[in-house]
Amino acid sequence: MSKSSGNTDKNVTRKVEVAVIGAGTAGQNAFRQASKTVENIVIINDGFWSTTCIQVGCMPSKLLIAAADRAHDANHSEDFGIHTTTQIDGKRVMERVRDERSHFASYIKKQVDSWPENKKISGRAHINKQGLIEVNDELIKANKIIVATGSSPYIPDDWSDNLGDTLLTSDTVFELTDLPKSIAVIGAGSIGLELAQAFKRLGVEVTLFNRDKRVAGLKDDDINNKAIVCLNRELTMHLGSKINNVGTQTVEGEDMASAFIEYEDSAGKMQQWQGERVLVATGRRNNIEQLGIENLDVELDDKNRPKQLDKKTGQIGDLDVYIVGDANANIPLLHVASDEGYSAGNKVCKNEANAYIRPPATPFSIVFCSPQIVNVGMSLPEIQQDPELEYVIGRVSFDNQGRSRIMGVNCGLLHIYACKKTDRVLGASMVGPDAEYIGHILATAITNDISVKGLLDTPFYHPTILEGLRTALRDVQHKMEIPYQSQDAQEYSF
Ligand SMILES: Cc1cc2nc3c(=O)[nH]c(=O)nc-3n(C[C@H](O)[C@H](O)[C@H](O)COP(=O)(O)OP(=O)(O)OC[C@H]3O[C@@H](n4cnc5c(N)ncnc54)[C@H](O)[C@@H]3O)c2cc1C
Ligand SMILES: NC(=O)c1ccc[n+]([C@@H]2O[C@H](COP(=O)([O-])OP(=O)(O)OC[C@H]3O[C@@H](n4cnc5c(N)ncnc54)[C@H](O)[C@@H]3O)[C@@H](O)[C@H]2O)c1
Repeated sequence: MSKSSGNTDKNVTRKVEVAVIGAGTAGQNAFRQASKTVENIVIINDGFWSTTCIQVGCMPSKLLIAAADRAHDANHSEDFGIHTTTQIDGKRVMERVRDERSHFASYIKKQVDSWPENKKISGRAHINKQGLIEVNDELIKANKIIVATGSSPYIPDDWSDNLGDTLLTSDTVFELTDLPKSIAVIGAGSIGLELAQAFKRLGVEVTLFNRDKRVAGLKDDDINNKAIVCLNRELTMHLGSKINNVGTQTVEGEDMASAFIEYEDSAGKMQQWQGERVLVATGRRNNIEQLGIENLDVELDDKNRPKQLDKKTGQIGDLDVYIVGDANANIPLLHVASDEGYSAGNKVCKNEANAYIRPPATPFSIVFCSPQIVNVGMSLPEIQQDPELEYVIGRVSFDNQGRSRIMGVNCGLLHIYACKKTDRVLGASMVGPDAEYIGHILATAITNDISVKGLLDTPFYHPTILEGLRTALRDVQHKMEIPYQSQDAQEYSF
């Protein structure tokens, strides 16, 4: 895939069938699959030969949450008649995060080490005007290019300079050697919510800011409002606030400058926050801007998303260019990066006709705060925009649900959107306990076209939190045009 003339070819240091740029989850998967049949292949990576997921993403964040949940359980057992005194060793908390991260990274290292040295290049790739890949002293001509360059934290203008060493992002927060005394978290998306709550549970003074009155980008107002109620029990949140200025100031007697945030609260009143650290979690941007992708005739929209992306294979139009994982800014989640890398790797295989191309996954996301927040399938606004889709909303509250109450985790709400006529689940949104499992069941139902009846014919063990799912499904079938069961949606089964 190059536009090079015979002239520039003279400087080419390698000619390859396939070049993979970026060795995160998507790139490694693509390389592994393509290598099954393509001998002349190279993978180029800038930075650590691990993955964002392991180094600064899914795994360290869940490790921090795991410690936080232990602390929370210990600190909230009085109701059960258990009295404890907890002492949180911040240094050990952060040490375990990094120790376990190294453990996960060692698997990847073993695999990457097994790849031939001449197929791996460490360095930052750039695609030049001739469509050739420049990296270190190499100029590579590739017939097919898989771009898997991932994404990076977005930091609003001037904030880096103004906040200096007090600024943290998900790229740096897991390097802390101890817990801070206080932290402001800006952004109530997945990263902000997960980390704000984890730090709070670990005894850090946490204040969470978000510019709109939404958490986790929830699109169903009732679920959003419920999530705010549940999260507010623990977290100080300034939703709908506008940050006007951030900076640092020296405090007498303190070694490190403290950070400040000047903001307008949701009532329009000017306020100031002051504390040790600011974690900026205001979204991520795909690493595509500096790559020179336009030199491969790839067109990007105003948000740097490739215009002609085939979501099934990552291919761009009919070019021999594939953009997979976070790099295409389609669905920046781990399982999607993994699937897209796998599909692109298969597509560029010589025996591509026989290659298995995975279908795009049913939309599905989980935020691992407590209670968890889950979205599956179509969102409510998407359904409402389609007049053909006659829908009902099956509902269950977890505030009084049997097992949830037993466990003391009874805050939550599930909405299931289902088609009145086809008896199929279209989507769901939930905040509540065990949402990760309920989400998986609903994703399975949508992916495999299982009817609401089919779901209700499945046994639900008693007493489980999953019985809440059955209550919502019964509510769905009760509201549909084709009810087939007589059980009352609100029936108590104990
Ligand atoms: C804090 C956090 C928590 C998360 N939690 C979850 C979760 O719980 N569940 C979930 O599903 N997802 C989660 N995610 C998202 C998930 O981590 C990403 O979607 C996934 O890791 C993206 O993989 P990738 O292969 O596209 O990119 P990456 O793994 O980032 O790989 C991209 C690679 O390309 C390299 N690169 C970039 N530019 C160039 C260049 N020009 N030349 C050469 N190499 C280059 C980069 O250095 C990097 O090594 C989380 C993310 C974060 C930040
Ligand atoms: N559990 C998971 O699956 C998981 C966990 C973490 C991250 N991720 C992935 O990482 C991606 C990025 O996460 P994220 O939380 O950084 O981004 P996000 O886009 O999900 O959330 C960013 C939040 O910051 C707010 N914001 C933006 N600018 C602001 C400003 N100037 N002032 C105040 N608020 C502002 C936005 O309103 C939004 O609520 C996610 O989209 C997700 O794909 C997934």
